[in-house]
Amino acid sequence: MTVIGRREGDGPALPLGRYRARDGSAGARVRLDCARPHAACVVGKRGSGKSNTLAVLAEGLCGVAGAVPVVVDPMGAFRGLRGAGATVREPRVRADAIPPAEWPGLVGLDATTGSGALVAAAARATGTLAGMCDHVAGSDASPDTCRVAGTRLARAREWDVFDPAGLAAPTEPTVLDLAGVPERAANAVVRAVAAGLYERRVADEGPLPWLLVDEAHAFLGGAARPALDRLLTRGRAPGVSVVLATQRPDALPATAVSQADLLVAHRLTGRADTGAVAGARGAYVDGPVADRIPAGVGEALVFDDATERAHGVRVAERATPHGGGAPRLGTDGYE
Ligand SMILES: Nc1ncnc2c1ncn2[C@@H]1O[C@H](COP(=O)(O)OP(=O)(O)OP(=O)(O)O)[C@@H](O)[C@H]1O
Repeated sequence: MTVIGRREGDGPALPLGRYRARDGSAGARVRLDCARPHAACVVGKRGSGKSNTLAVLAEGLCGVAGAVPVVVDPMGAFRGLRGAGATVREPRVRADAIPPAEWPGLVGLDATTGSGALVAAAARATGTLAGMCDHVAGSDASPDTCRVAGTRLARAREWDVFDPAGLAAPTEPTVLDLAGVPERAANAVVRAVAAGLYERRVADEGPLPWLLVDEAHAFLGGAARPALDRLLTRGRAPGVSVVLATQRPDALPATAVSQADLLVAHRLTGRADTGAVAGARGAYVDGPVADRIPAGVGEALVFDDATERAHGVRVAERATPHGGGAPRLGTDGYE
């Protein structure tokens, strides 16, 4: 059986689907290596099957000893993973998981303004959001500066994602249910969890995590970005895998595409999109990449840097129910 993502050796592998011949017929079963850490990007148009692909990987990982899937679920589409043994959580994280210098940006303030500087100072002074609010209230800055900073922090409290006893690095299969959570707040959660997973593995503790991020574009432009970048560039050495799924390949930083060792391309819109995403990996196929990406829902061309090959695959249908229908990330009240 083909195992994508490794050149040789054995060890655990995740069921992915079946080979898809050029004429569209289904062939042998295909699995994806999970014996080593990977960084993967999953791209494709809306409705092309990206979430299903993430769910299939997460389901497989739920059954692998020593591996732990952590799914970032902005739309409530992965709640069904309960059926595979995952815990679905409305996540809370510690306020001090966000570096003080990033607090102004997180609450929509420019760090160079008085109110932005006050928010950063509050974060430096204390590790909790309640403490930050107190710090601002007791500050001798101008009333206007205190009012703006205080209002922003009060809104951040309404997000209800900060808690001194918050989650840092799940050690069991977990779905982070962020449906309806404001995008800035969801970024804070992803930032904290991505950093927590990395730091725990750097300390050589805990199982090997796979952070699976749906709608990744929402996190690549926000506070989660530095932590995701670190996982992409340095996560594999300590054993952290990351999978980013997005319908906006243009939102993927160049590092994401170049650092990934696996690229799963579902149906894309334009030839430009397709060529840009594949980049140098275009050499893995004969002829134009655009002609090789299958058009059917759930079908994909999987580029594997380990073998420098691309595989046409029909991804299996997820076994757990799709838990969608929930709202997308909410608004944060700042815009
Ligand atoms: N491999 C597959 N086999 C069978 N059905 C699939 C497969 N992949 C996706 N589907 C079905 O197609 C629909 C869209 O799939 P999915 O939600 O995974 O797409 P998506 O690319 O994540 O969409 P969006 O960009 O809106 O998040 C769903 O109803 C799903 O069940």
